[in-house]
Amino acid sequence: MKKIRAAVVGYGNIGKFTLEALEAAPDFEVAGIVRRHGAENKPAELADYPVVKDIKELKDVDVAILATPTRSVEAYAKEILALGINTVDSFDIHTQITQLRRSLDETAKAHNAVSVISAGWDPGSDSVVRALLQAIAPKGITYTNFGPGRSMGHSVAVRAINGVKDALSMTIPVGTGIHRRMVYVELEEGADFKTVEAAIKADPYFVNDETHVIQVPSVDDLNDVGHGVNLVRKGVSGKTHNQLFEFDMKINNPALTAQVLVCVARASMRQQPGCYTMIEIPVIDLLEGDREELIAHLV
Ligand SMILES: NC(=O)C1=CN([C@@H]2O[C@H](COP(=O)(O)OP(=O)(O)OC[C@H]3O[C@@H](n4cnc5c(N)ncnc54)[C@H](OP(=O)(O)O)[C@@H]3O)[C@@H](O)[C@H]2O)C=CC1
Ligand SMILES: N[C@@H](CCCC(=O)C(=O)O)C(=O)O
Repeated sequence: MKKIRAAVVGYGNIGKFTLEALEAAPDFEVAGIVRRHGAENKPAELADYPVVKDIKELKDVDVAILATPTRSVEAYAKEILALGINTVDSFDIHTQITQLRRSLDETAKAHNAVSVISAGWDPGSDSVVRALLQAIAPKGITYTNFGPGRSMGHSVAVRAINGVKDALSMTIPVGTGIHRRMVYVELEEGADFKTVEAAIKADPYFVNDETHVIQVPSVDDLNDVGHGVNLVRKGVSGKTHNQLFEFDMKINNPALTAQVLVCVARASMRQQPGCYTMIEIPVIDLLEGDREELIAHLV
């Protein structure tokens, strides 16, 4: 059976784990890696792969896995969809997902391609859990409690601020879906802490949460990419109250995000042209293997 040829776009935390997840998937082959500086300073583990600046330099790419900062996703996706190549990403600014979906839907349909957006673990696999729990208890309240753990998206947003050399944003659960942000920053020489602190607190990633910014000499000394979620829904099935559901996981954040991206890249090959979020995709399309065997085993 022909393997799905995937390119990894951006080789940071998620990009590295995406390559590993592709290497471990029996139905994929790596078409190459797209990096801003191409093959310059090529890491040893990429020796066997083409590393290029532009995806057009790669052969027969079916799907591009965007492992870039969330704020760069739309630009990369539009350019790649216009080549007729599917894209998947883990865009995680929750308030902008419907807007991104509309924008990429138009591009994807115009070029006969598929885009699956916001496909990490949250948004992503947690979104599927939330949807399922809402279906089986339509009235009620769901609380998504993260961490404690490192938010990659928040850390990326801080690293993009002028004067920040490195950053770690820890998400601390306060309860009932409320979080405190503990942000550890290592500054560039001469950077002003107060200016950086104000910029972080004003960023849409942080503006609605209690946020503390702490200057440290080395972020690397604190770094731990562990994270997790405790997702609880209490609600009503039919007319019966007090149905209580709980989904809990402790995870390596980039490894899980990468695995979700890879299974969604597989599913992208089975959709009609357009842009989708994970809750719009049949769960079986995420899985490798014979459809009837999967049904026999899982249903
Ligand atoms: N939905 C979810 O559950 C999750 C989503 N995410 C999302 O994944 C995104 C990536 O996280 P992470 O891998 O830690 O980020 P990194 O900064 O480690 O990696 C991003 C990579 O993208 C490339 N890149 C392209 N354009 C830019 C740019 N303008 N600035 C900086 N880098 C750029 C770089 O690779 P190169 O040098 O090779 O070009 C860079 O290393 C986050 O923004 C986050 O929102 C993460 C975890 C969970
Ligand atoms: N999008 C997150 C994953 C979900 C956890 C989260 O949103 C948070 O810690 O705030 C991330 O980038 O790590």
